[in-house]
Amino acid sequence: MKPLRIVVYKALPADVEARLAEHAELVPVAADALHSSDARTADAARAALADALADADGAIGSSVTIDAALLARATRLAVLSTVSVGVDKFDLDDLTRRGIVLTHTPDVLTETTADAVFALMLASARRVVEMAELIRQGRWQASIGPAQYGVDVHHKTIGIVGFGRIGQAVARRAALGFGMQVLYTGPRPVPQAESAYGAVRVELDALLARADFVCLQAPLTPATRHMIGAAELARMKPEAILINAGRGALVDETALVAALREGRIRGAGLDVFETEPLPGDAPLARLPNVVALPHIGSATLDTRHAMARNAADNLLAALDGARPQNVANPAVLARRRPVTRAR
Ligand SMILES: NC(=O)C1=CN([C@@H]2O[C@H](COP(=O)(O)OP(=O)(O)OC[C@H]3O[C@@H](n4cnc5c(N)ncnc54)[C@H](OP(=O)(O)O)[C@@H]3O)[C@@H](O)[C@H]2O)C=CC1
Ligand SMILES: O=CC(=O)O
Repeated sequence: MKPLRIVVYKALPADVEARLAEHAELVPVAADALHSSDARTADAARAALADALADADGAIGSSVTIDAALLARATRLAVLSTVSVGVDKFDLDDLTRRGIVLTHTPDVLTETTADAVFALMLASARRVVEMAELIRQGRWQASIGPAQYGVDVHHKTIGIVGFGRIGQAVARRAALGFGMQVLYTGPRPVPQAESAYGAVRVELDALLARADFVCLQAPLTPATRHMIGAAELARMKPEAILINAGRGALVDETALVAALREGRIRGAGLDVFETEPLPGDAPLARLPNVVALPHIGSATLDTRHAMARNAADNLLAALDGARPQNVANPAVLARRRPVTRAR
């Protein structure tokens, strides 16, 4: 029997790749080239990905927009498994129409990403990167003074926009670890967080006006794109810090740069950007009141391994006709494409 074919468009840990290879022929597509800043290299890699998908039963990877053009010839493709919790690189309705199952990796990265949010909060508030750079550049020649002082995190007010798995894990750290008042906004109340962490649900405008730290942890959807623009930034306190570990496009970056340059907010801690990788000459890479990280929210050895394992399990379950643990478009299950092994 001819094996199933799985397109692999991200480097995977060796044990995860070996597990997939027990069940299917793996078709690697150069992941780095897909993200090349050289348009011809990236276009060639996309063409190679489209060719590979045209003859595949499943695919696993992350950070690549899988659009209708890439799927046009993928008539056999039954499952896409993204090694991420975010599914903004996919058109879920289109996948459902095509009968393609999309799986993702929630939960396994929740605590690690919440840690990263706190790293950004602490680094931004206490100016950790800027002060470390002072030493690296040999510029620590006297005790630092008020011009270098930071602001406290403990006992301040945090406003969390997107109060799901990660947002609530941030709230737990904030309330129980740092004695912070927790405000949140989102489509529905979360009573268990209200009783466990004293969290208070408010409208976005009230959150922006009251929070010392505004933390974005909502998914990127048409409704959340640029949900923080000039008007929202203007509502924030001048001493407030914006933290974004959700998706870059939640924020209008042009408006953010203006607010940061003009000192209308104190600073920003950013793990995500509208364009990734963020070009080195982009204003957000250069402003002194920004701590910018290269999308490392879930990037620990343990968690990235757990995500890859989870993505592989999801993929194999779907190819086996079972219900995977984490399906992002459950409506597809009633009309999924059959997986038939070619003989
Ligand atoms: N920087 C990084 O490396 C990482 C980034 N992420 C990002 O974090 C996001 C959240 O992950 P996770 O917590 O697991 O996801 P969840 O689905 O558990 O949480 C997202 C929450 O946002 C809410 N939400 C949806 N729309 C809005 C809105 N307009 N305003 C406020 N809240 C809204 C959702 O509500 P409802 O469920 O009711 O729709 C849900 O409660 C991911 O989608 C991803 O983009 C995740 C991991 C790592
Ligand atoms: O950004 C990371 C994710 O898992 O989503």
